[in-house]
Amino acid sequence: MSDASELTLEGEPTAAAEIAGERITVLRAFAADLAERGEELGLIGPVELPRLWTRHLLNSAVLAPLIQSGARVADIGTGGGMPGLVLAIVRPDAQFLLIEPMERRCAWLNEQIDRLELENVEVRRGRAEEFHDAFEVDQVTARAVTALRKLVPITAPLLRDGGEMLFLKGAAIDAEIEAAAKTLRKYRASDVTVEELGVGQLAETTRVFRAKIRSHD
Ligand SMILES: C[S@@+](CC[C@H](N)C(=O)[O-])C[C@H]1O[C@@H](n2cnc3c(N)ncnc32)[C@H](O)[C@@H]1O
Repeated sequence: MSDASELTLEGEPTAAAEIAGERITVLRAFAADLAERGEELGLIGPVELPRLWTRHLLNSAVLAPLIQSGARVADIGTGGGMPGLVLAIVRPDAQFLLIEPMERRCAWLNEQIDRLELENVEVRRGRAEEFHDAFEVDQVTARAVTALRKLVPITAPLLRDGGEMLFLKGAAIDAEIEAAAKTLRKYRASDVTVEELGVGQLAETTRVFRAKIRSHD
């Protein structure tokens, strides 16, 4: 077993500046604090430092081109900041709501928002289900929260009619879609696609599940 104290932070991949553009300095400031305090605060696992950029920061940032300009976006279960806080950093032209039930994670997110002087993002403490009547956002994002079959019912009611789901998913996404077929029909999902992001940019590409929710009445 490796000694986590010996693990060093992954060097910044060259694609980072390409993906984050002029926001790279803010993303670097977030990366530095997450690397320094993330494990102690229980935000990242003890072996994540050597892949912090690839597996976490850039894995989130590659979603940025799919965020509509001026959109109101809710990120569910933001945890240490992925993908919602990273997206708020690289897309200052959209408005983000980070919905997270754990108090300590919300405190961390609020601290980063103040420290990085982000004006386009707010944290709401609670489970997504608690906000079903509170918002009608244009897009909803999530990573590593729950299986699609459960994620659709907790996020669809946060979307406006015609709003879009963007979920970062692993290699088993096709099986997840199959298991969620009935649920996707119930919530009248349309334009369902899976796209591979980061091709030609990242050593590890990632998959995004995309769907529009025509009506959730
Ligand atoms: C495995 S962590 C993933 C954190 C982050 N999205 C990431 O990819 O690093 C799952 C997060 O989802 C949150 N969560 C679980 N159920 C939720 C719900 N119903 N609504 C909102 N957040 C939820 C947990 O508190 C936790 O922070």
